[in-house]
Amino acid sequence: RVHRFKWDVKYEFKSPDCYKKLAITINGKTPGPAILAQQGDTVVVEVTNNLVTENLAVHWHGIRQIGSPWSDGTGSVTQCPVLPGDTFTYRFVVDRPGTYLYHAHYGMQREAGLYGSIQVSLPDGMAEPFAYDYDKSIILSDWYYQSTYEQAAGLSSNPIVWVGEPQSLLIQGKGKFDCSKLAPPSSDPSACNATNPECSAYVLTVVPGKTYRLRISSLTALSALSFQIEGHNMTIVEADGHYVEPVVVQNLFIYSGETYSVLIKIDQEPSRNYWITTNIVARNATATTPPGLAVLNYYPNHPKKVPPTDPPAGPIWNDVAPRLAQSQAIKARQGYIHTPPLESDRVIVFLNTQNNINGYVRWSLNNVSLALPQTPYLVALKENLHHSFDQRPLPDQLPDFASYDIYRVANNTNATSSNAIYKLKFNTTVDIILQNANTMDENRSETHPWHLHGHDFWVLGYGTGKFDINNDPKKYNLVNPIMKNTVPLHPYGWTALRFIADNPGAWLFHCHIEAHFYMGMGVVFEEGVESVGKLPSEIMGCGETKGFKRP
Ligand SMILES: O=C1O[C@H]([C@@H](O)CO)C(O)=C1O
Repeated sequence: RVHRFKWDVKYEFKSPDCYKKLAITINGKTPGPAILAQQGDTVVVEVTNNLVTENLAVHWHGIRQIGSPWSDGTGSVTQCPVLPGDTFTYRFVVDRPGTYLYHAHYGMQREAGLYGSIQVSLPDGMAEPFAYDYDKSIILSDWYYQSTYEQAAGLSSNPIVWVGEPQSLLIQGKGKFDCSKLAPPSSDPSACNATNPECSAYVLTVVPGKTYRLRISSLTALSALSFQIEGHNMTIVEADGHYVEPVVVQNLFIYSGETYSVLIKIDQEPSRNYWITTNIVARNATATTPPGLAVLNYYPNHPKKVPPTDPPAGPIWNDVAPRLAQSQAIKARQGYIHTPPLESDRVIVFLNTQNNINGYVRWSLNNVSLALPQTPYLVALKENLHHSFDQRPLPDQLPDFASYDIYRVANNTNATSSNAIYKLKFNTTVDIILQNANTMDENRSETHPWHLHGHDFWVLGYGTGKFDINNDPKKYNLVNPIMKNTVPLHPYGWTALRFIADNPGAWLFHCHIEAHFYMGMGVVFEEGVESVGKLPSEIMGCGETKGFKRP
């Protein structure tokens, strides 16, 4: 089956948290329309860029794009951006059931509101390994009042103007800013209006006695979140499109780019409603960003009936232990385990550091900060445009990794910006060790959600402190590791991944924090590009590919 969509993407004034601001909408909405399909279906999305003064690219997050690497929608990597007024057609197969996402992938556009969910159901006659009565999808995000332009200009200024914590948290596109906190005078009463129905809380109406599958995903620009439903435990059953051994939690920790399915039983006192809350963890936003609130409405109570209790407070922001414990607790589900290869062909240890490069704050991997080129890598590689990016190989490990002190303020004076890439031998098994470190501030190490395009990886382990190349691999879980496309790197910790380089194309691997990727926190992998089919001319037209585009 083929699902066809026509999307009109433009800027509109929206008030998702009562404050009026320009947002990027799809057919008038943010979040955009959910894509519902069945395993094996083809999705065709004709995207028209009506942003007028801004380029665009749309990424299908978690979809591997096997045989269609040019449809990955990553600006500078798999395509030239779609120009204002142009229409670009994405066409791809959703080859696995589960919960996925889509979002803008050009500059920092995602945080302006261009995002939505992709739900892929099983083929007819096949059943999930768990039972539920209803299926609902909730996307969490954070929301800033500054435009992406102001933020981008601040990040690339010297001295840096950091984006700071978001003004609001949104649950399925809805939040509530306290308009009285706005600096007076506001001459326009519509600038922030608490009674605007656009910012009435998201309500999830549920029927007592039933079981719900909630597909919870996060597309925050910055924030790591904890998500909770007052009085209800959540049983995690799916993560990034893979079934997991059920894990019961009260707080679901979720990082930008991750998707989870949780089951909840509607088994509490039925005469009232309950709070759904989300709050920031891993960064101190207690003074700046109020928790996001939504309502679990027990039918037939009125959806506007306010829960009689205070919203449950989330866990404290700076306690890493429960977050690490939850990461470690999630394992592949019995009966659905894809066993990883027991050995790898190549090990790349990525030291994550914040650096000062020529006076600018940047993020680097092994002292290299990614500077995106004009010409998309996929085209450059396939068409042998050798001058469009630095052809020198990048290091699999820093020479001084063994002696590097991850607890000291980073002082990597030899860090540079580069557009060089990692070339992987086709069909080989690659291990990636993400190693966290101190930032340029004393006693500070941040949480980074790492997302890989074009593949799922096995998560072989998480640890605290410095990765021990000789001993830590002996503790890898090679029995039932979960497969994911996005994984957290915890403060002062390491995360070990394994994947098979079996998808011909050019694939981005990056921190899913908008500002951090903008500041260079990513790498590009190439594998088997010679076996990619003829590239569509629609992805060309920029940089050195100008002559390749035929009308
Ligand atoms: O990349 C970042 O920069 C700031 C700060 O370290 C410098 O202002 C911050 O909190 C980040 O996550």
